[in-house]
Formats: sequence, structure tokens, C-alpha cells
Amino acid sequence: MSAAPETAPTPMMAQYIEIKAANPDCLLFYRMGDFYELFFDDAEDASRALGITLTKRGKHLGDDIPMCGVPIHAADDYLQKLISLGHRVAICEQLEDPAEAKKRGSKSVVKRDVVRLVTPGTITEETLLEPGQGNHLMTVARLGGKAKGAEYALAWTDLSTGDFRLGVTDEGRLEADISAIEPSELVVSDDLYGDERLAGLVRRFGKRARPEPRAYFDVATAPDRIAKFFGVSTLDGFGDFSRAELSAASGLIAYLGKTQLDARPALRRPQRQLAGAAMEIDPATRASLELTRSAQGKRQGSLLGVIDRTKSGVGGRLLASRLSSPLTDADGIAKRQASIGHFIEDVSLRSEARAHLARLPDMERALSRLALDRGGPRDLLGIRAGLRGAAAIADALQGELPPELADCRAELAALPADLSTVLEELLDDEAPLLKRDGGFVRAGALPELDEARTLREDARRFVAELQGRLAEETRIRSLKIKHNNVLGFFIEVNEANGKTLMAGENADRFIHRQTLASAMRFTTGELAELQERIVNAGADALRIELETFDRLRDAVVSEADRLQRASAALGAIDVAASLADFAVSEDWVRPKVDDSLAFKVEGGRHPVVEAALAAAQGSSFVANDCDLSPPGAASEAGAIWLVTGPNMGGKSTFLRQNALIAILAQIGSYVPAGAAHIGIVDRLFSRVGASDELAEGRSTFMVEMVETAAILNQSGERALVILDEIGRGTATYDGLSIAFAAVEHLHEVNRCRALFATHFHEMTALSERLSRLSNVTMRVKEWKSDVVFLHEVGPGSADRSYGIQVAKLAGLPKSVVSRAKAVLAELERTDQGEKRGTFLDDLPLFSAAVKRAADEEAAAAVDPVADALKAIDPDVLSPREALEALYRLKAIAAKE
Ligand SMILES: Nc1ncnc2c1ncn2[C@@H]1O[C@H](COP(=O)(O)OP(=O)(O)OP(=O)(O)O)[C@@H](O)[C@H]1O
Repeated sequence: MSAAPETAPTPMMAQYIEIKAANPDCLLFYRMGDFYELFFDDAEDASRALGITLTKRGKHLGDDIPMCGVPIHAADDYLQKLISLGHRVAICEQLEDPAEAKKRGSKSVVKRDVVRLVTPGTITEETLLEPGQGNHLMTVARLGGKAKGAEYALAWTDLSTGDFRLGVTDEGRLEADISAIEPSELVVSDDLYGDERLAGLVRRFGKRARPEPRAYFDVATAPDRIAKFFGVSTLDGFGDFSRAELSAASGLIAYLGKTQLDARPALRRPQRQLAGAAMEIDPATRASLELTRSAQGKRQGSLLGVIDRTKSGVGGRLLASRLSSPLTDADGIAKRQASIGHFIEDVSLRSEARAHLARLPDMERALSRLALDRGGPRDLLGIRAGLRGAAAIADALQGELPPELADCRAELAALPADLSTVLEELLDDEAPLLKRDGGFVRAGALPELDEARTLREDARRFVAELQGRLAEETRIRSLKIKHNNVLGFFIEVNEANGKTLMAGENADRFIHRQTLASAMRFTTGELAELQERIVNAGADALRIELETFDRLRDAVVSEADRLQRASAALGAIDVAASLADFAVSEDWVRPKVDDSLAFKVEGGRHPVVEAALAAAQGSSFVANDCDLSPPGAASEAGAIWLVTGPNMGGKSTFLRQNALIAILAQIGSYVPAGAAHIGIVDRLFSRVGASDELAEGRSTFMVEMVETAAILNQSGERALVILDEIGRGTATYDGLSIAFAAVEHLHEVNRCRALFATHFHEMTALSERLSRLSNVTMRVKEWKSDVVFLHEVGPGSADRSYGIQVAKLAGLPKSVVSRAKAVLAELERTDQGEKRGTFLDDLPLFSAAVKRAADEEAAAAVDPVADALKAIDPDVLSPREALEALYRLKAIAAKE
């Protein structure tokens, strides 16, 4: 932006324009006194987004400059709104006192610069964060360019807690791994950002996905960048990371440098999250099972919303993250179960621990703000209270403990006692939000501070005494000594008395300062001296307090590692105690989880539907069994249940409850059932017939087929597949045929445990041919012409859908219902219903179909090497020709 000389911007505007040019993709919050001001397009965008008034200030190139402003004290609220709308904000502060600038000349501008970029993945303010929800920033790195088999790695951190993790992944798992973390912001190098294989991901994240320079991810410089960040000379002590992981970590650290500038976040050393250590759950499955968000996008009504009884922010975040990444290792699961079991048995320990946890401040987040130098005295108090709580909980955890809890107790016991002592000694029990307000150091703790405070208080007392003395001496009873920020202390009298003070002897003593409409203001030598003493003592006191703050802050930050580990331990205790509480009150059981392929649930329930029914105080939930274990000792693959039943019969609920039970079992929780035996599930798929991604340019049916394809291509024998009414989005025969073939594929090729709900009753015939497939149905009672849903799963198949009865319940006009009945009767009479059953029997067996397809593929394939070989007649070749022929063949093979 260059300006013509006659319309040259003011020096301040020139500064603004320069800073804005360096931060083009952010809204620039430009500090002016007690406001952050926004100008030009930023002002227009922000005023629209925030609903604040747009005004103007001066001119630029002859046009008015649009402007709006937000007061400093309310800035957090505005920031929250802007960030949630996907904006990024650059905070530009005044870097010197305006008085300093004035010294350089009346036209000079206060030095300003951006001190921080606020982006969705890098916020740390309490007010901007949900207590029980993590806030992750993630980078994606890829090595091996565009070639197939490229290595992908993820690095992610929760800046508000310091958690920092790395993991390798591949193209197939990428989406699932990312959605397990659900980052608030995704950063990729700019070449990867435009890659078509990431297009879906980039589209899904929208503004929250960021392209950043490739150099951030440079593998050659990555180890150096990481080592420098952690202040070590080599990464040897960090563990063995792959090159892709180092690249992702380097990108993350570089991006933190860009957004946090000089502030250094208290990140823990990166921990590797092992590939395959978590159950793989893709984004569509997460959405369909409503794990952490309901279909409406809220936490309420999701599985997490129902089971979360944690008492602390760190516990809430840990539960959410465990639910997003269920374990696949039976020992790890057993350890967590043992902790819950301990809290179930020891009722008083549970209630004592939970009472302490409920009072626990968010130590992790307070620590992170202190490390970034954004913390205040209340964060120090938070750490102190956290240390107290941790000590109390460590005390409560007596005697023999299961391994996870024993580890937690050890972490709590390792907390530095001297840090508690110094915080207890120096900090007062109440503290202001901002350190510059002072008053947070305990009286009696520092003699020097006490002295300054006494001086200030004495001087204040002298001022009060002075007022009485002056009133008496001047005989002006209404004389008052007041204070404001401009004049400091002053004597105020009315106009008539003012004249008295300016006359005769008084004139030598009272120095006139100000005349207002109804009052005159004076000072005296004595008052000025007291004023100075108060100011000096106040400044001394504040200096000492600020020094103390820095000292305590450094002491806290130097113990970051132990504090973070103790915080994590408190989170684990909270999760175990809260799940124990849930298990007891909701009658959940400890499932047997092992490496078998079993899946046997007796009396299983859907926790969310059950809670909803209980809240409505209507009918109670009907528990149902499910057994997908390999039938018979000889069989080595899981079973498939084909679930038929009427609309509204409870099919979807039954399907989902079993998926949720698998997840709950593998996060180490107890489960809503009478008994359960779950062989580890490594991959979970759940698909519901209709899901709408029209915005993505795919029809409903297309999405369904893409998802079904993914399941059939990717499920191994440890997968658990839930398919709900696949094939209903197209013409009946097409849908039926697809559903039919999909079940055969699951049975013969994937050989995984599966639940398949359908309205195509014809499919039940499959049980005669597929040995591990059983038919079950949701039972109903017919009563007169109505149906009563029993929500009971029983063996067998439904013979009808009762769709018309459900439509009647839904309030379709009577005329439509009776017409539909007539049409149905006619269709049933004329339709080749019976024939349909037989036509399916006529189909060749699946294995035969697979073989034929394979033969056809093989036949269609052209093999130039074979062709070339056929053309060679060895009997007529000289040795030299034979050698040449061999080279030719090799050349053809290399081209293939
Ligand atoms: N086991 C159960 N016990 C009590 N009520 C249940 C049970 N299962 C389902 N319900 C109730 O029935 C309603 C319908 O269940 P669901 O959506 O699972 O039926 P559906 O068979 O999948 O229906 P559709 O075929 O129309 O999609 C639920 O919202 C719930 O209120």
C-alpha cells in the first residue's frame, strides 16, 4: 500500500499499515490505550462478526478509514467469538510507555508490534477454553513425496496443557487417526495442502486447516529445531523417532514459534503414540455412534455427555481422549479396569478422592499460561491449590493399590514439597487477576514489602489527619482531601472558600491547581510530600510484588515436568473414580477383554437411550443379548447377525449399543450389560444407510456405497462391523442385490464379527448357506390392527416391516394410511414375492462368483513378457542372440 505524498498516512497509520502487511491473514488487534482497534477491512469483518459499531477515523488515500474497537477488559469474549468463527487474530501491543515516545518528539509514534497470533489451536486463556475438552494443534508431515507407500506422521500438542505427541500413520489410517484427536487446527506444509489426497481433509477442516512453508517441515534441520526448542544438544534421550515424525514435530515447533513469538510454551518432551495401539475408528463411524458429539454437534446427548462424571478439567479431558482412542492391548485395559474395581470396592476412598478432585483447579492450564508469561497471581494460587489437593489425594490413596493407581500415587508423592512451601508462605489467599494490581503477597512474608506497605498506609493516615487539621486551621469545615489519577491527592473547597485560600497568608501555603465550575482545588507542600511518599511506597511495594511473582513463576515453571505428570495422574484418578461411580449407580459390569475373537454380551443396554428413557420416566430400557463369537470351537472367524424387524423396533439401537459396549470395554471401563466377553476389536465400522454429504458433492447413495466399499476393502478378522440398512437408497432390487453381496463378502472374505440390519426380509434366506450367519429379529406384538414394539431381540426373522402402522403412529392422514394398506395388499398379491425368495436361491454361491470374477480379471490381463517369451524359439538362437533376448525380456519387465 503506497500513498501519494499529499495524502501520506499519519505516522501512526503508516505503522499500522506496515504491521498489517506482515500479518495479512489475521485480523489485527492494534493496541491504543485501553482499546484494541481494528481498521479497514478488518474493522468491517470484525464489526459484522461481533455486532459492534463501525465508525471511522481519519482518511487514507482520500477515503474514510473504517474503524471499530474492543475494550481490553472484554477482549477475551470478542476473541472467543472471532476464533470460533474461524478467524485468526494478531495481537499488536504497545511496547513502550507513550511518555517514552513523546521524548523522541511530539510526532513520534509509540513502538508497537505483534506479540502473539491467536489461532484456534493455540489458545490458552481459561475463558476461551472448555474445561473438560482438549484443544489440539496438529501437523501432518509426509515423506516419500507422491509415491504410493509414502510415510505419514502426525504431531499434536495441547498448548493449554503441554501434552505433545507424535505418531506415524499411512494414507489409509490418516483420516481415522486425525479424527481420534479432533484437532482444532491442522497445519500442513504448503505443498501437501494442495495435494489431492488431502483434499477431503482440507475441505473438512475449512479455515482451520493451514498451509505453512515447507521449510518448517524440513527433515534435515528438524532435529536441530527440536533440540533447540527443548534446550538440549541432541535428541538422543528422546527416543527413536522416524524421519517423518521428526518432520511433523519440527513443523509444529516452527508454527508455535510463528504464533507465540518469544514466549516459549511448556511442552513436555514428545511421546510416541504407537500405530495400532488404538482401535481405529473413522470419522463417519465416530459421527454415527455419537461418541463425543451428538448428531446435533453437542456434547450433551453423546456417549461422552452421558458417562462423564469426572470432577476436574484434566479428568474430563482424559476421559474424552480415552473415548476417542480405545486401547487394543488387553493388559493396558485390565490395568484400567483394576483401578475402577478398586474405587468400586473402596467407597470411602472414592468419595474422598472425588471431593478433593471437585475442588481441584486446572493446574495444567495454569502452568501453561505461566510458562507463556500470560499467567497472573490466580494461576500461582491455582498451582498452590493443586499441590494441596494432590497431597490430600496422595494421602487418601493408602495401602495396596492396583498398578495404575500405584503409579499415580508415586507421581503425586514426587511433587516438590519446597515449591508448596514457598507458595504457601508467600501468596495471600485472595489474589487479583492481574499482577500489576499487586496485593497478592502475604502480609508478614517479606519485611521489605511490609515496610513499603506500612509507609504507604501511614502516609494515607497522615492524609486523613491532614484534612482535619486543615479544616480547623482554615475554618473551612467543608474542606476535603480527595484523590484522582490526574492530580493525585488535592484539597477541594467551594469557590467562595477557594478565594479565602488564595488570599492573605493562605496564599503562601495553598497552591492553586485547578478551578472547576463549582469547586477549586489546591495542594500544599505537606500534601505534596505525603503524596510523593505514598507514590514511592506504592511503587516500591509493587516492584517487590512483581519480583516475587517472577520468582514464584520461575519456581513453578522449573518444575513443569513434575507438575504435568502429577496433573496427568490426577486426571487418571478422576477418570477411574468417576467410571466407578457410574458403574455402581448404573449397574455396569466388568467385561472380560482378551485376544480372542469372542463377542458375547448378555443383557446389553444402550447407555444414551437408556438415560433418555430414564429422564423421560416413560418405559424402561429392554436389555438384549448379542453373541458374535466364532460359533463352535472349530470355527476361527466371528459370526454375523442379520437383524430384521419393524421400523421403530429398536434395530439401530441394538446395533449401536454393541459397538458402544466394545468401545467402553476397550477404554478400560465397565459396560452396560449383565456380562460381557469381548475379544479385542482393532477396527470399528458403523454405517447407517442415509447420511448426507450433499455439500461435498456426493449423493446420499454414493456416500453410502463409498463407505460400504471402505468397509469391505479394509475389515480384517478383528474388525467389528455394524451396517444399518445398507442399500436402501436405491431401487429395491439394486439395493437388495448390493446388501446380499455385501453380507456374503463379509462372511467369506472379511470373516469379521458383524451386525447387519435390514428391511430386506429376503436376505434371511442366506442363513441356510452361510454357516456363521444367524437371523434375529426385533419382536413385536400385534394387537388389533396396531403393533406393540417389545424391543426384544429374539431368534428368527420378521415377516413384515409394519411400515404402514408406523406411518399411522406418525400421524399420516387416515385416507393415506388406508390407501397405502390397499396398495400393499394388491402388491403382495401380484408381486413375485415367493419368486423373489427362489430367485435368490438360484444365484451361484458367493465363492463361485468370486472365482469367476478372478478368472475374468486374469483373462483380461495382458502380459507382454509372456507374449515376448512365446515369440522366442530357443532352438534357433545363437548364444549371443539368446543373451540379447534375455536383455529384451528384462527391459520389457522393467517397463511393467
Ligand atoms: N431396547 C430398547 N428398550 C426400550 N426402548 C427401546 C429399545 N430400543 C429402542 N427403543 C426405543 O425405540 C425407538 C426406535 O428405535 P430404533 O431407532 O433403534 O428403531 P429401528 O428399528 O432402527 O427403526 P427404523 O427401522 O425405523 O430405523 C428408540 O428411539 C427408543 O426410544
